[in-house]
Amino acid sequence: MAFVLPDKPDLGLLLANRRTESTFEEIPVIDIQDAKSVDPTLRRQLADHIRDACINVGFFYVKNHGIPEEDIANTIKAAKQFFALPESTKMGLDIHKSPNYKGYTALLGENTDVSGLGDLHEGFDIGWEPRYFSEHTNSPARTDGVMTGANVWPEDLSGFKEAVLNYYHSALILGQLLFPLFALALDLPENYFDDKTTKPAAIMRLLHYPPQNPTPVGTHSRQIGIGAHTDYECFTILWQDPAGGLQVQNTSGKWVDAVPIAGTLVVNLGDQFARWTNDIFKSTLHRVVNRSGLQRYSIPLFFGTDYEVLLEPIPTCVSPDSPAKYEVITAGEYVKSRLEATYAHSSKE
Ligand SMILES: O=C(O)CCC(=O)C(=O)O
Ligand SMILES: [Fe+2]
Repeated sequence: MAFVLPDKPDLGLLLANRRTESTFEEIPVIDIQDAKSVDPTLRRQLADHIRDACINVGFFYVKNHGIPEEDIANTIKAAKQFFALPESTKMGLDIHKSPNYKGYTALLGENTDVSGLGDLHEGFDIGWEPRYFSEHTNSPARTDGVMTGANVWPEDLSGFKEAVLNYYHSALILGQLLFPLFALALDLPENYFDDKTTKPAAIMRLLHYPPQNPTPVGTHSRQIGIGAHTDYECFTILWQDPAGGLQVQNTSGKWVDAVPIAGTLVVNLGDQFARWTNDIFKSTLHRVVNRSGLQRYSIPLFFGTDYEVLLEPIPTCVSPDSPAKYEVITAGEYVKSRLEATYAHSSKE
C-alpha cells in the first residue's frame, strides 16, 4: 500500500527542526484501527497522532491493537506457572548460560540502572523460534550474526511454549503493522523499513515483580522493580497487568504514571529509533516501582530492525544545525552491547 507524498522540498529541514524539548503530563491513547485503511488520508491522520506522541512523549497507548485477549490470558497463565516453579528448576535455564541472553533471570539478576542495586523482578526471555515459525509462516531460515542464540524452554510445563509463542507471533504482527506508521510519521514512504525488517529481531520477556516494601517518605530505594532505563530496540510493545507501577519521566524530571488502561497496550520508543532519527523520536526514561501490594506481571516485546542493519540517521533527520550524533553500528552489535552492560553485574565470568 504505497502512499504518495506531496512534494516537500524543505522536508529535511522540516523534520530536523521538529526536535522538541516540550514536556508532558499525560501519555496519549491512540486508536490504530485505521492502520490498514484503504484511505491514505486516514492513515496519514493516524501517523500524525503517532508523530506527535513520538516527538513529544516517546510513549503512547494503542487501542484496537489486534492481539487477542485469549493470547494474553494464556500467556499470563503460563508466566504464573513458570515463575511458581522451584528456583532450582528455573536456574536450570539461567540466562547467563545461554549465548545471547535467552532464558531465566533471577530476582536482582539484572541491574538496569547502573546506580541501582539490582532489579526487583525475575524474567524469562525468548527470541525468534525457527521451527515454530517455519511451520506457521513462509519465513526463510535465518541467522542473527552476533545475536545468534537459540531459545531455551522449561520441560514438563504443559502448554507453556505454545502460549508464549502464540503471543509472540501476535505481537510481531502488531509490530509489523506499526513500522509503516512510524515511517509515515517521519514523512518517509510507508515501506521504508520493509527491507530492514525482513526477519523480525524481537526479544520478548515475561516479567514478574513481587510487591516491594514501601520506601520511607523522602528517600529513594536503590532496589526497585526495574531501574530507570531506556529500551534498546526501535520500539517496545508492552502488556502490563492492572497492578500498575510503570512510570515515565517527562522532560521536567517528573515521573508520570503510565496507568494500566484495559484493552490497550503501551508502545514506547527505544534507542534504535532515537539513533535512526537523531533524537527527533524520543526514547524516554522509564522504570517500574511495584507498590501495589500485589504480584505484578508484564510482557514487553522489543522490536528492532534485522540485526545486520546499520543504524544510520535518516537523511531528513539531520541538518547543518542538527548534525548526526551517533556512531553508526549494526543493530545486533548495539543490542548485544546493551545486554552485556545490563547483565554485567550478575555475570559469573
Ligand atoms: O514491566 C514493565 O511495565 C516495563 C518493563 C520494561 O521497561 C522493560 O523490560 O524494558
Ligand atoms: Fe523498558
